[in-house]
Amino acid sequence: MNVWGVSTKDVVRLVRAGLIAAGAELAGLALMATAAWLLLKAAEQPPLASLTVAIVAVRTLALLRGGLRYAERLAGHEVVLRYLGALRTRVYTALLPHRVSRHSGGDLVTRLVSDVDAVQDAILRCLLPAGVAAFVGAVSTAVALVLSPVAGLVLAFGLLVTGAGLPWLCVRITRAAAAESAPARADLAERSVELITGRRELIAYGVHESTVDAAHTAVDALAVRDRATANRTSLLTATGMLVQLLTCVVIALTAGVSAPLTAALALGALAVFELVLPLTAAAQRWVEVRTSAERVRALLTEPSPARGSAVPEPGHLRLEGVSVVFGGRAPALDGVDLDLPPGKRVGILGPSGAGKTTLLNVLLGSVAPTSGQASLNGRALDEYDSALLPSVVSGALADAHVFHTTVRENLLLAKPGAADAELLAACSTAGFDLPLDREVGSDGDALSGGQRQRLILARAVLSAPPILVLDEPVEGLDPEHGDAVLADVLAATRGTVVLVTHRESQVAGFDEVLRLG
Ligand SMILES: Nc1ncnc2c1ncn2[C@@H]1O[C@H](COP(=O)(O)OP(=O)(O)OP(=O)(O)O)[C@@H](O)[C@H]1O
Repeated sequence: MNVWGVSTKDVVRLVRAGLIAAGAELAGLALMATAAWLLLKAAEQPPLASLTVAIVAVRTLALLRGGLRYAERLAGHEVVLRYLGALRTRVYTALLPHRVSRHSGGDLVTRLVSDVDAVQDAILRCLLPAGVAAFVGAVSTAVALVLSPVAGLVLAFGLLVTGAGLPWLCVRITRAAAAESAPARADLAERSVELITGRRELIAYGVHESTVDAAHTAVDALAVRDRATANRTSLLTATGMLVQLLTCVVIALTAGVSAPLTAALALGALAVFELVLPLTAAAQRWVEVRTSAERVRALLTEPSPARGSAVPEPGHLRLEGVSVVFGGRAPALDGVDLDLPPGKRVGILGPSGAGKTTLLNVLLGSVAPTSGQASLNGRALDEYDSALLPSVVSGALADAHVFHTTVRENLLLAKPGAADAELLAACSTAGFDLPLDREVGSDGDALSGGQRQRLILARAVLSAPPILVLDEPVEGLDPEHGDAVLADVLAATRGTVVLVTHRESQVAGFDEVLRLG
């Protein structure tokens, strides 16, 4: 299977970009060598006619190098941006089926943005330069071997040391350093998240200063390690430059050809090294991008959970002997039966941790039973298209997301195109009285806890699904106000209702009350 989705066209485009880049570099190299030859030859004061070809070549090569460099930038970026656009879509599509269960928000962003960007670096900063350097290095060595076998051998040796030996050492050093500092980096990341998200609590309990100090210590320790690694890799870069210099000097001393040709060989060699020297830094970047590329590959090769395609219709929802076990712990739900014909109202009661929210998640199809069956109209819930299931079963859950926009936009999610009057009617039923144009902040930060809850409730009222599930929808309100809001919501609801609550009085008059725990 072609995990990376690289088409033949992509390969052709990449090779084309590589060849143009190699052409630009070879033109630069030839320019340097010809100019060096021309200068020394001119010093011998030969007839001008014997220099004409070289003079024209210098001008042509200078123009050619500029033109090809420009074309190479265009071709290289075109292939990479085109490919990355497609890759990002594939990563997004692969992430979707796992979004609820597997990855945190930060992890999703990292996979979608940074990891895919790293693949761009792998192509533009590592693979392409390495390919071009190998090609140009081979061509220049071949030319040098023809002009002076000794110079050719010296150049080949120097290029191998700089283009292969030093990058290999750099990979080893960087890998070892990354492995050594990984626990310290993870520790620092954890401390940083604690400092940001738990700042208020750390201050309240008087440990903010000490936590900041501990984070500083972790940063300092990491900085010391990073400096040590940077020193070692800088030493490799310096070694590369030394090899470059020595190669040129040895070529100049041992080439055994005329002075102008020796100058051309030595300066040409100097120019080839300019292409090969950056490979040490590219090798360092390669180590970093490999981790990201591995993550992208793991995601693309991960089998997607089976996804149903049946179209759900309103009707009879049923749980039969449903158990849910999270990661080898005690069951969150244990053999629950629940029969929900159209129009039935069921209250779910139980102490904290009894599995009430888990039960609602099973009804919504977002948690699959570990054993037993959850079915709609006789078909297992996972046979239905999960994107369509909310049109039949949805409601107000405590962890529902509130989008960083206005009240109106948040409500319109539930019923796109609804008129303001309809939105206001739903708000009034849910006891939510803020203006529709009010910005609610990131995840409802600019609302009080109770307002946030009622906005979520208003959204549920507006969507009016045939089966409405409500998870302690008025828990944050004072009991009297909460009861009144709930009574209004229930009065406005025609279909099936499943209400999770801690207050027995709220389910008085319901068709069934299920006690968990
Ligand atoms: N995603 C999850 N991963 C692991 N354990 C979970 C997960 N969701 C719930 N649990 C565990 O399952 C049990 C039931 O949780 P659930 O949220 O359903 O209880 P609850 O009755 O709704 O509690 P509360 O009234 O406090 O909201 C708890 O022990 C909880 O720790």
